[in-house]
Amino acid sequence: MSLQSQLNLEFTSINQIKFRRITIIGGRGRMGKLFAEQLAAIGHQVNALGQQDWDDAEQLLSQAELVIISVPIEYTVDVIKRAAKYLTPSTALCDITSIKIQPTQAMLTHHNGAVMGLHPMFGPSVSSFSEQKVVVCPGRNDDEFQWLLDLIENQGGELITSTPEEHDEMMVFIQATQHFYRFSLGVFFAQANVDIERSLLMSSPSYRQEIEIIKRLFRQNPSLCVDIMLATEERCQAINDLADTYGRLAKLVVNKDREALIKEFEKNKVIFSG
Ligand SMILES: NC(=O)c1ccc[n+]([C@@H]2O[C@H](COP(=O)([O-])OP(=O)(O)OC[C@H]3O[C@@H](n4cnc5c(N)ncnc54)[C@H](O)[C@@H]3O)[C@@H](O)[C@H]2O)c1
Ligand SMILES: O=C(O)C(=O)C[C@]1(C(=O)O)C=C[C@@H](O)C=C1
Repeated sequence: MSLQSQLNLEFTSINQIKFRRITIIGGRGRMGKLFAEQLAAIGHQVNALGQQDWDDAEQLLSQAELVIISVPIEYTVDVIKRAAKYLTPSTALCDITSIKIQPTQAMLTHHNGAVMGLHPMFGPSVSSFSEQKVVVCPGRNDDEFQWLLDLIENQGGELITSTPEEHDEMMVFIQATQHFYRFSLGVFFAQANVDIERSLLMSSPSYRQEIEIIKRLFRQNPSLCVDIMLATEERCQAINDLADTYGRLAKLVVNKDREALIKEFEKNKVIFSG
C-alpha cells in the first residue's frame, strides 16, 4: 500500500473514531500493558484495575464502555464474577485468557451485556497487532466489539473465529503439548549445564530459532506456562501421551533399532506433507 493511501486510511479512521472509556483488569501485567498501550495510542481513555485497586472498582468498572479481563488463567473466572457485579448491561465485556470455555461461560453467566472471548496468539513482546493472529469466540451482541476487531484488522492482524470448545481442543496441541516439550527441553539443557551462548555460535538456523523460543518461554511468568499445561484434564492426558511417545521412541533409540525408527518416520510423515 502506498504511503498516500496509508495516510488516507488513517485519516478516514481518525475521522470515524469514537473514543471509549476502557478498563483493563490486570492492565499493568504483560498483556494488559500491551493492550492498554495499543488502545491509548489511538486516543481511547484506558484505565488499569490491578490487584490492589478493587476499592476503586465501582468507579473503574461501572462507567466503562469496554472491560477487558487480562489476569492469570487461574484467577480469570473469579475475577469475572467479581467484576460483573459492577457492570451495567451497556458495558461490553471480553477476556484475553489463553483458555476459552470457562471464561466465556462465566462472562455469559454473570454479565447481561455484550460478551466476547479473545485469545491473542502472541506474547507481550510484539509492538502492534500487525501480522498477529487473534482467535475470536463470539458470545453475545458481537456487534459491540466490531470497532475493536476492526482496530486489530486495520493494524494488519488476523481474526480467526472459533467456538470456545474448538479453541480449547486445538490449544491442547498448539499450546499445552508445545509448552511441555519446550519446558522439558529447557529443564534438560539446564540439567546438562549446556553453555547456550557457545552452542549458538556453532548452530543451525533451526536450533537458533528453537533456543529463542525457549528463552522467550522462560522469560514469561512461570504461572502462564504451568497453567497452560494444567488448564484441563485433556491437556494433562495429552502431555502424558506425549511423554509415552518419547518413552516408546527412546526405547527404539536405546535398542539401536534403526529399521523401526525409519518405519515410524515413514508412517507418520504423511500428516505433515500438506
Ligand atoms: N503473556 C502472554 O504471552 C499471553 C498471550 C496471550 C494471552 N495471555 C493471557 O493474558 C492473561 C494475562 O497474562 P500475562 O502474561 O499478562 O500475565 P501477568 O502476570 O503479566 O499479568 C497479570 C496481571 O493481572 C494482575 N492480577 C492478578 N490477579 C488480579 C486480580 N484479582 N485483580 C486484578 N488484577 C489481578 C496481576 O497483578 C498482573 O498485573 C492470561 O490470562 C494469559 O493466559 C497471555
Ligand atoms: O511469547 C510468544 O511469542 C507467545 O506466543 C506467547 C504465547 C504462546 O507461547 O503460545 C503465550 C500464551 C498465549 O496464550 C499465546 C501465546
